[in-house]
Amino acid sequence: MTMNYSGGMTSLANRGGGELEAVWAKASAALKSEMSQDTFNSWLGQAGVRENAAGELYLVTPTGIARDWVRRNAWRRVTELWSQYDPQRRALELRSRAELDTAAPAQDSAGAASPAPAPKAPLQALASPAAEEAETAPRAPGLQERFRFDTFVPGPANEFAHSVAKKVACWSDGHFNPVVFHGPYGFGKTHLLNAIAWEAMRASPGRKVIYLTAERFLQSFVRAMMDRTGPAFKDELRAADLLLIDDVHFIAGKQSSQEELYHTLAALTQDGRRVVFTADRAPNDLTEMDARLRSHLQAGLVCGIEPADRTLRLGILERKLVQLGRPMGQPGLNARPEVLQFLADRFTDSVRELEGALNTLVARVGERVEALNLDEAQAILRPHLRGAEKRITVDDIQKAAAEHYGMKQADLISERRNRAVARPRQAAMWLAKTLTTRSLPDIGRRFGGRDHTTVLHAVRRIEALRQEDPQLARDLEVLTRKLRG
Ligand SMILES: Nc1ncnc2c1ncn2[C@@H]1O[C@H](COP(=O)(O)OP(=O)(O)OP(=O)(O)O)[C@@H](O)[C@H]1O
Repeated sequence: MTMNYSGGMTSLANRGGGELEAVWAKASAALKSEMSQDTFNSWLGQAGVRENAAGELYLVTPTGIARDWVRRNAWRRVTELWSQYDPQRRALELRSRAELDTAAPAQDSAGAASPAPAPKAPLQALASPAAEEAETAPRAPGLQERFRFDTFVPGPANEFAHSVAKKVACWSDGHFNPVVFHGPYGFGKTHLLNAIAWEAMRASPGRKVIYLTAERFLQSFVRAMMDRTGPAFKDELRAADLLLIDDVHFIAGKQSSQEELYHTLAALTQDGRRVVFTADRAPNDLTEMDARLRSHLQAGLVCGIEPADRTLRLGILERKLVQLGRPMGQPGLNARPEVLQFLADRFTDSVRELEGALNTLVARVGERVEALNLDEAQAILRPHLRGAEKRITVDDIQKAAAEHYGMKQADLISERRNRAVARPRQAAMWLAKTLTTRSLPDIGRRFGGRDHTTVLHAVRRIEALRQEDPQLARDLEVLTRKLRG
């Protein structure tokens, strides 16, 4: 099994990578058969084994939360299986990806040094100073300092786009031209485009990189027409070795700007120069866009970015905590797992919103975010949660419990009686009784047609257990808060 969350992991030398993969494939096949497939996928599905330059082996999880879960619930079995299948019986340690990145920030997967230092060469945006003057410019116009590859967290939702972006950034040959990244708002398109620009300038300071938003393109184009500096505008753009245009959908329907962009694109691609766009939809769906321009976009390499899944949202939060810690002189901040899980479950509409929630907590309490409990975090974020109060249904409860316990909703309703399923089912019944106004028979019906006495037994059992089992009490608390919002 390969590691999905590859960014930064390649900082470790991969000697004997195929052999390690084969051993891990055997161990993980055994693990998968011993736990439910969903549980495996939730916590170990994106883990991989890596070896560092000193020959030490690590099982690497995409997030610290996954690492903690594996340590608590599966580590002993993982190491048993590892030594059973590894002919050399080497020791295996457990790390999260962020831990390893902090320990060994050496090379990124494109083989370039990381993190990229501030580029010496300028980003030549429109109306920027001449190259020689801009050489000394401290910041590249239009680019955001923090949007780099080392701050971008890859995951299944964006890994194709991420790997294409890295290839474009290192000027590697053989790629489609143009490249179009598309996806819903707030899931990293601008971040990737900025990261390409920073890395491309670092890798090849002599080449000309132009980054601009479609809005800026439009404004500059209109101004150039009014000032009669149209030819200079065209020349400037057509001198780019790499042209990056963000939010190209913005110029759909703006006839003369589209035409200009079409001619620029045609001129650059004919000449073998690179062009990269982002859009909020796939080129096919940019129906208001000029047909010629649209067909040029469709002919390129079209990479979709999907909304981040829960594991990726957790990974982004952990990475963001590291970033937020730096100005405070800390190698990284931490937060309690239940707080991070709450954020990841509650702020799902965009990564921008998720980051905003974490920023709010850190802005309010600074380093004390590490000690913040769920109650306090929710109190701080209450204004952001307002309006989200909703009626809780048994279906909501089943879905949340299934996700929390790493199983399918169907398992909760099924006939299966083994404890791994029975306890979460009882917890879900307790939540249904506590958080809804449904009667016991009604709840029983929604849990696969069970009798009301079964529900009553479950409610009493959970009520008793939560007094003596702190893990169960925490699970119920997390689920209740998540469902209540
Ligand atoms: N995979 C990721 N890793 C780290 N940060 C991310 C990731 N995805 C999104 N973000 C962060 O989320 C925020 C929003 O991302 P970005 O601005 O790139 O979104 P976008 O898709 O361009 O949205 P829009 O269409 O509104 O321009 C940024 O702060 C960005 O750093």
